[in-house]
Amino acid sequence: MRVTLVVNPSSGKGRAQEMLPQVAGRLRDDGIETEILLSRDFDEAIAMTRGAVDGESDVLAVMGGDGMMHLGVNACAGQDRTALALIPAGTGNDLCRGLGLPPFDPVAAAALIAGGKLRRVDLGRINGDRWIGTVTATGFDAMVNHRANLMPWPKGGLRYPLAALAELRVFSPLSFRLTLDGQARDLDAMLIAVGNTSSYGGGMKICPQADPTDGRLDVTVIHPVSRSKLLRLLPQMYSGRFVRDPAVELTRAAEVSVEGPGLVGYGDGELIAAAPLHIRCEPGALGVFVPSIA
Ligand SMILES: Nc1ncnc2c1ncn2[C@@H]1O[C@H](COP(=O)(O)OP(=O)(O)OP(=O)(O)O)[C@@H](O)[C@H]1O
Repeated sequence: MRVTLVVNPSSGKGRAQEMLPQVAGRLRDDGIETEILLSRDFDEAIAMTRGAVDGESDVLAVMGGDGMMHLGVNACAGQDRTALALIPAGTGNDLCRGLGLPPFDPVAAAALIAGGKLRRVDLGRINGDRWIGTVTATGFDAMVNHRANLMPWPKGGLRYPLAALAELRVFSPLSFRLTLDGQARDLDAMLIAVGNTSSYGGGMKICPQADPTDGRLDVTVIHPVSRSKLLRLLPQMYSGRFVRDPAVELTRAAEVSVEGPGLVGYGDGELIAAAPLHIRCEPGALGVFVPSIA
């Protein structure tokens, strides 16, 4: 088996660099010969992940945060020659959470190449181009993501709550046209999130029931609410309890379009495109290692 491991050493405030010897040791102990590549920046990480798939590695392993997972997903999606292994070393690790991998144990995640199972899971695909493993955010959550990405400090999990508090002060509901499997409607909302898996922002379960093997995307709409109400709902996203509020609507569709003035879409925590966004569930688009029991 030929395994290529692409590492972002700076992920998780340097945790990836720190954990790499243990991860490499685990792969060696499992008898897996691994080519380890350390990326110096995002563009090099893109080239390395694509190179592994073009070079017909059996497994592309990516080590880092959700940004690195996004690159791995995009390199491996839509083909079955090279499987993806996810080795979490970021601060959020939402793709790993959503697929049942241990989000803070990179060594245990590496062990899944030898000891887990290879499973095909769905992905979202935006505008026929970028593949998304977790959630596509539009509205308040996209603005929070935008702020969080620009914040020089703090680097860890506190970034999203702090960005949310800052955005809350200036945010007002936005106008959307939402189309679910061909049925269009116009509405004002705080946000519309489209999930292949359940969480973003480091465990905020915005689409708590999302199942990446059901052939559909979970859509969460938060209808217009006051700032104080949104402030109360935000912490309840960690448990998923916010969905009990009458302002929250949950639905599912295989194809989702989101349009509206000034809207942008963030997927897997990355800026993807300005609206209109057309997101389609692509069943079984990715082969990925998961725990045997998942
Ligand atoms: N060597 C590198 N390889 C890839 N990306 C890098 C590198 N150095 C810095 N970056 C930056 O790191 C970001 C991706 O980080 P990644 O998602 O892997 O970890 P993180 O941000 O620590 O994790 P999380 O998203 O969980 O907070 C990219 O936005 C990229 O610009």
